[in-house]
Amino acid sequence: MDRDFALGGFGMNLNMNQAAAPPVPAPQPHHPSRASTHNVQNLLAQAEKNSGFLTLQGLRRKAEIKELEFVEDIGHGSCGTVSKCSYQSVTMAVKTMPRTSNSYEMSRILMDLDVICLSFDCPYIVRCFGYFITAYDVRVCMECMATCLDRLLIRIQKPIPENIIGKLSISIIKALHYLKTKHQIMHRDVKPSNILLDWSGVIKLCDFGIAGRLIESRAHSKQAGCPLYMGPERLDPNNMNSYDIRSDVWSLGLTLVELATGHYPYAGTEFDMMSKILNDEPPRLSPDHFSPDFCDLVENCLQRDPTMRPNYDQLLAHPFITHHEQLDTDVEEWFADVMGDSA
Ligand SMILES: Nc1ncnc2c1ncn2[C@@H]1O[C@H](COP(=O)(O)OP(=O)(O)OP(=O)(O)O)[C@@H](O)[C@H]1O
Repeated sequence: MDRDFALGGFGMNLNMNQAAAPPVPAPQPHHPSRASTHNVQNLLAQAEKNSGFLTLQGLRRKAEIKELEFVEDIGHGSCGTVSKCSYQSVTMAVKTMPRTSNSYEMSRILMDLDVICLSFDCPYIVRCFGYFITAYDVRVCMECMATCLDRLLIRIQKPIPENIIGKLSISIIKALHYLKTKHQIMHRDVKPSNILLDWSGVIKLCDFGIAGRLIESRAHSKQAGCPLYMGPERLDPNNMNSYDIRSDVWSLGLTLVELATGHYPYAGTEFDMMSKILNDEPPRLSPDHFSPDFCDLVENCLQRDPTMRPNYDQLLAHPFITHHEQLDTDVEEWFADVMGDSA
């Protein structure tokens, strides 16, 4: 399977005095599987140059894996496991992904690493301290967040209030806008488990394994991701066209409905749910329970026709977003309360 790497991020956050990485060459037409293997080898070699360095409080230092002290497991994803570790009294979330001879799997690992390194200057994307590449695995050392939103929903067993979703939407839209405008990347896997929250109420986007490079603002390769959050245009087997960031806007809309109601909006088997995304009217928020601006934002994001969905500039100018930007909502206090209540 082909990958459309953005590239150039490995190590950028590790030495901010370094000159910017050279411009990324446009991908050449090629046989996908052979070219991917070749690409992956090159990328790995490039990434290995910055392996074994951690940047903490602005200081880049050589580090050894054995200095990472395991604290506890955080969770597992399709690419690896995340655990809480301590390095010289700094707590980190370390994502360990086994190296594999499968070039698609390996490209996911490298893409995740690349995007997180590239995005060191975005406050809405989880920060990377550095990484280790060994003969067996790749370990990415990230700031340790408190939880992701799907776990939070499970834990608190109730919807997230609209004023908290207002703040959360601002962060996620800004993260996606940053990726698009600064790096010409779309995320392609926006969903509650990829949105993280820390104890001070800061909200960040993570998990860039299937992110895609945009060529003339469009993504061309078909990539795996969570189908339940994909827009109808990405699920339609008859649609051979490329797609753009408006597919992520659909995923954002579906995510907001889930957070606001406390449950994923479609029911049935995975096949049933995908059929409903393709054929049914998209979900809406009830005006009896939510503000007109919030209902309108969700309705705009969940348009079947991608060209009818707003882009990020339009979303950032939407009254729901501008209103919540002005509010002084204390996400930290809300989070402490709900975590205390559900303990
Ligand atoms: N920096 C972090 N701080 C705290 N928890 C994290 C961090 N990064 C990931 N996690 C958590 O670790 C778990 C595994 O994350 P990972 O990104 O590997 O997989 P996922 O997103 O759950 O699944 P998939 O990769 O299949 O989409 C998730 O619960 C996620 O919220």
